[in-house]
Amino acid sequence: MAITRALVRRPSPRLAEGLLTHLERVPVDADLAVRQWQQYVDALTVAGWTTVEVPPADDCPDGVFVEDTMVVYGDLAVIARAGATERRPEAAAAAEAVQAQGYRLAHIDAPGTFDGGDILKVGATVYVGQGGRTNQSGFEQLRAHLEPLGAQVVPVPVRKVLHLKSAVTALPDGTVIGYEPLVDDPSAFPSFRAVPEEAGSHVVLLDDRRLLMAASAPRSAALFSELGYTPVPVDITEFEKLEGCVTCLSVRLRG
Ligand SMILES: CN(C)C(=N)NCCC[C@H](N)C(=O)O
Repeated sequence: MAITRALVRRPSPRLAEGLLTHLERVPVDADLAVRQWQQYVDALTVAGWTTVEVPPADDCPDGVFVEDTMVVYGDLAVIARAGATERRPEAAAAAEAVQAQGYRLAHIDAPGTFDGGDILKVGATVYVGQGGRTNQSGFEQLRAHLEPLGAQVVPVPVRKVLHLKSAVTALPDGTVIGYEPLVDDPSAFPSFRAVPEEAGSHVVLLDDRRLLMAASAPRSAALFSELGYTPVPVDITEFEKLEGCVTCLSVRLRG
């Protein structure tokens, strides 16, 4: 697998003020969050990735969830127009960072909105979650940008969780995984496997075998081990309190 670089962005001191949609606010330990973020970055580095830091956005509580600022496909980065207006200032520096990595840029115009967390790529299929932060215009503009590059862009409903990737991600063989009570329509995916925990729905593919995932999903980790994968657990409790997961903390650039 040719994944080599990942954009990351260190947490804002205002992380605890991050947006919440489905969870109640609970205290967030900002120092612990920085340590957990560093461990996440270290896990990528140990697995052979080069991490590229997007300049911090200290005034943006949710800036650490850098995945939401874009989707990359081929040599193109489509820069998000965030569904939550508070998050729109996050995109500019992320766009500059990805352009500096050699990507062409495209933008989403008003009234379109999309968040990178609503995009799940499985091979040439790009699933786009609709119902939350990504609207119909955002979906149509994404499709217009990505289909000429060979992508098949498919809408899927997202009503029970914040983003599509809050509900589902995919294993290296293309099987979509999710915690079934929170997946609106498992039949939207040609191959779906249920996992026993919500946090087990989220994996970052470090390579063809290793899966970066939250330490809070041990039973899902055991399932992945049985399937022949190697789970690499990281503690991300402080980000989970803000509806974040392992995917949100980076943008993976496929070399
Ligand atoms: C896949 N996920 C969940 C993400 N890509 N992003 C999480 C953003 C959380 C933030 N508090 C918010 O509400 O925007």
